Amino acid sequence: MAFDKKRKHSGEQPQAKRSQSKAGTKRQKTDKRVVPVDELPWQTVEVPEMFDDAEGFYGLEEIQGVEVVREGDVVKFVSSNHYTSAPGFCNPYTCKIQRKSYLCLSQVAAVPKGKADKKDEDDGEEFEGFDDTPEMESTPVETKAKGQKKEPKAKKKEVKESKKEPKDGKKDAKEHKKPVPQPTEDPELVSNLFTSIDTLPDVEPEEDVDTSEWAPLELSSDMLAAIGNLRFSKPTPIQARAIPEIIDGHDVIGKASTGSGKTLAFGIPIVESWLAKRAEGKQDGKKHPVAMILSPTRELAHQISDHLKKLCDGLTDSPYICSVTGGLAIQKQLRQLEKADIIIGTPGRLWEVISTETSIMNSIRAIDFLVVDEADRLLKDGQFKEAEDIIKALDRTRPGEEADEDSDSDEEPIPKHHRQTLVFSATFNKALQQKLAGKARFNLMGEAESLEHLLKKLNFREAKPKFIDANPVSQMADRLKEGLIHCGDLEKDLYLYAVLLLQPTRRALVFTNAINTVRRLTPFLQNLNLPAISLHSDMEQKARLRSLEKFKADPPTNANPGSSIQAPILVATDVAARGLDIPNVDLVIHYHVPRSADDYVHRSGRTARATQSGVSIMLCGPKEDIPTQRLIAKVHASAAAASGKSKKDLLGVQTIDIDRRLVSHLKPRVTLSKKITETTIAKEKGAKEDDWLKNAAEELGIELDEDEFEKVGSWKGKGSGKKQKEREAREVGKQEVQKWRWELKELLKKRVNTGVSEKYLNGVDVEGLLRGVRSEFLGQVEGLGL
Ligand SMILES: Nc1ncnc2c1ncn2[C@@H]1O[C@H](COP(=O)(O)OP(=O)(O)OP(=O)(O)O)[C@@H](O)[C@H]1O
Repeated sequence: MAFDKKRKHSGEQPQAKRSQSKAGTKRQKTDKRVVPVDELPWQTVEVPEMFDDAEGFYGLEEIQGVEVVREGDVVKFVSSNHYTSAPGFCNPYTCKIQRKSYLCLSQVAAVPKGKADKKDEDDGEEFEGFDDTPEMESTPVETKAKGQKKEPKAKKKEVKESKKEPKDGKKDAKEHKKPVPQPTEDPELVSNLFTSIDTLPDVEPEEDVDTSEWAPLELSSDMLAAIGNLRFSKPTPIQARAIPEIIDGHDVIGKASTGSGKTLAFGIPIVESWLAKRAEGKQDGKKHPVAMILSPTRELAHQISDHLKKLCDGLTDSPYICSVTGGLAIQKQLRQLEKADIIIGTPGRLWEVISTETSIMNSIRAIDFLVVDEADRLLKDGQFKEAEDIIKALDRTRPGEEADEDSDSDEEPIPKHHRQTLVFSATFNKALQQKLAGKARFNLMGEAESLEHLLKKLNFREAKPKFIDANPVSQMADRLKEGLIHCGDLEKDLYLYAVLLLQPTRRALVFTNAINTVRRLTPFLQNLNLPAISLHSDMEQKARLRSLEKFKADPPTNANPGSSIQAPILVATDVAARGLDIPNVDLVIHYHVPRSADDYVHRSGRTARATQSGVSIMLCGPKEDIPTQRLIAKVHASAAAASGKSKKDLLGVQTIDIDRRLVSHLKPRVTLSKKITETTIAKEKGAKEDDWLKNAAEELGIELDEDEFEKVGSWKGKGSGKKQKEREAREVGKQEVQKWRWELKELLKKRVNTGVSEKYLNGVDVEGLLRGVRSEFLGQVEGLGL
């Protein structure tokens, strides 16, 4: 932690002065003073574990009601002793500064403390805290330490209510809002982190949710209160079926469509079990973790952890939940593991951490639940070996333990254990499903590295785990509508743009099969005034995190006045396809047809989650036609069989008969944007290659003259056509690119004349587009809800 948490509370704040202030004489003044940093009543910001790796955000503290002024190289914190609604004056609700990020800047240009103090003296006043916010002074809001007893609910409510007190001030502040300087290391990241963190929002108390539909699950009253706190009035089908089986002590393999609440299907019984142990006093003293959850990706592990923490927010007493993924110091993770009740991690990092520490390993062996989430992906990602190592280590006989004599394995006897094993995914391969459902011989001895093999290794406690298939007919979410647009290979950009124009205020996720396509499409869309963000595995973890947070953040309502298209568009590879629960994604576009039916299911599952609806559209080029037909047949096979439809039908995927004449009106702008993007990329790439060549020549001590340089650069071979194009693009002058940019800007301002009366498309009046042109624009799109 980079900051000294001990604040120097001025010991010289005379009581008399404070009461004088409270008496009201100073309250009417609106004078501002420079205040030394350490004298401000900073509040610790609880940063969710998900941001562990956002280096530098540990120990973040914030302060409200302080204005930041920059004078030359010096940054000053100016505070008033009175909150006012005067225009331009800092108000506790309009000015919120995060100390850690702020101080990064002030480290470069800090106010010399003496100077700030001097200014205080000049004013003849001392900083007296924020006396108009009584809850901060008299009842400091305690930051909740994980795993510690929380305040009773009534008390929490009190704090919330007292926070709401200066409502009028808030309203005034809004009216006189002035831009507050945000001089942070990375303002975007900070603002996104703190606007979109998925902790429970501090909302107005709402009416209690009726949880009577959860009654058949016979959960504890504590758990029902926690569920009510999440405002989930009834269990989803997988929850309704899996929770009782798990509570009854069974091993469970659960299959349910994407976004159907699988996390809580295993999360609720785990927390319930912790509560029961706690009530029996078994979690006091030397405790063991209750559960270990294996997740295929780091983002998903953090998401599960956040999800369970949200559930536990509604409990009076909660388990210590820790996630173990890359990005944190191992020592720190070991410390967290020592006190963990629920561990969530990626197999690689988990194995790295626990295999070195015998005491932790022994403690983990006592877990009651082992969960494998997105089990099929775990295998794809090559994490099988570590997952297997973990499971073997869990099962290793400890002194005094007996091995399972009944085991029919040829390998060394598997020790008896008491833990339940829970495996969840939206997709299991068909043959395996049949076996699990008892329709084929249950002999889990498939080829190595198959899911069957993993299941065998999982060493279920029961000979036959309960297989719960909550969506045997359709793999797709109930409220998902699927569409298909046939287009030429070179028209995909055009149709992508056209479809995105239809959803200007909704979050859209565009999936591609290649990182290079993400790199090209993002600036291509940005040039067209669409707020596109990239996400792929070649990005640094921090940048990935930032992209996700940007995408999650609410679309700004007043930013970017030149464009009315504001909802973010995430352009991603399949790194974003699994498990991620991003709120309000309304549209998924498959720019490339997915490589497998499972990928299609998971990608499309980023929309229409829980109770929401959504649309998934595939852009299908001529070469992709046959694979697309196969994919659809595979995904919808069961539904087709159930409805008696032929596989030749599109089986629930609607062809969007888009009006090509209308779309062609968008061509000029799309062509310009493409030219700008490709030229820029080629130039950047060329510059990198040149640097590389020059460096290599320098290291070899060779001097390359311009001609030789050209020759090396014009190597002919495989892909030389593409190279040729790139070379041509590199030769385009700067002025030419600028001219294109200008032309595009002008085009984006103009109406796109569709030739149909007043109806038009343009980059600005999208509302007009939605009102007047939309249905005609896309042709026959009824049923997709576009
Ligand atoms: N009983 C419920 N009622 C309403 N919403 C719920 C309920 N249970 C979970 N949810 C919400 O549903 C969303 C999806 O849940 P979750 O991420 O667990 O889905 P999933 O089945 O694991 O999806 P995926 O297969 O894509 O990983 C979450 O936002 C969660 O808060």
